[in-house]
Amino acid sequence: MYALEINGLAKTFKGKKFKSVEALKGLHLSIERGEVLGFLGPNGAGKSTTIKCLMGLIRPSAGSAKILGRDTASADARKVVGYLPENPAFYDYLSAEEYLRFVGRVHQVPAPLLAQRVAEMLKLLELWDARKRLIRSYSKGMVQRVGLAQVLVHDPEVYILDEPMSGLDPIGRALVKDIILDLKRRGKCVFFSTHITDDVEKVCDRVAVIDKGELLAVDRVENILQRGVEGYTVYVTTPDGHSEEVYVEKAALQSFLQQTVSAKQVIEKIEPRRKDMEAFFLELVSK
Ligand SMILES: Nc1ncnc2c1ncn2[C@@H]1O[C@H](COP(=O)(O)OP(=O)(O)OP(=O)(O)O)[C@@H](O)[C@H]1O
Repeated sequence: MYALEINGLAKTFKGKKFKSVEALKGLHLSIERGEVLGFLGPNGAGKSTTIKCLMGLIRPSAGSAKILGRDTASADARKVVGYLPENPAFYDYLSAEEYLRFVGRVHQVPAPLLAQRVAEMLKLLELWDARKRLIRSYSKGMVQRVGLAQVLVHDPEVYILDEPMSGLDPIGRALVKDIILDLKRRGKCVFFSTHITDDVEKVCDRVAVIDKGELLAVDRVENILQRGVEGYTVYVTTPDGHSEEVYVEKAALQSFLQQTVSAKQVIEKIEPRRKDMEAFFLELVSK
């Protein structure tokens, strides 16, 4: 059984005044437990629409999806998911501590465990000092951190996160990356949308690229990066002690290394030069 399974998901927004928008055109995608999948796409690609369908917030025009074998149209599926919306808005007149307790109770976390989990999450997301303040007094980044804390507090199996790094400073972004990697180590499934290729490169096992409601590619991140290798920078030291840096085309590496060894040069380091995830993404989307 897959952690998350999407079968032919389609969504057309029907407008009266405006033209209909075919936001999703039949998506198929499966994700395993212990896997982190980055859902990468430009603005308006259909990322949030997919996520809203998965969370039962909007009804797909066709197709279906399952979370741990439970149909996403049923409330059952939502019990096993932690969901972070794109622009989270919480009860302004609750404090972060009260709100996390509320979320835990909704998910029927037993009281002693809940008190412990709430404290852990407040500390993890650096909200401990502000825990008694009303959420309405929080900055944008703090609200995003509350969003992440409420995703984690009931320790679900599957995580659906709509742009989890959005609105966070570099320290916050690094923290979110660590949290996602920790979830993966604990065998959880994480599906997160983003338009930032670096986030995908750093934490994802696989990436699914979406544009105009269609999946353009689904592949392992390491495969994409490996395929993108165009050549190598080789750092050598010559017999008279000079350091040199030479760019070598991919196909010429073998013979270059043989020549270097026979010239009694020392190879200090070999670094691949590759097209990164951003180049891959831009190439796909501009097609
Ligand atoms: N309620 C709606 N009514 C009509 N069109 C909609 C509605 N919601 C989304 N759309 C359209 O569906 C398409 C996909 O939108 P969606 O919000 O899923 O994109 P996204 O990939 O999440 O973009 P972003 O990165 O900008 O958040 C867009 O063309 C958008 O205008």
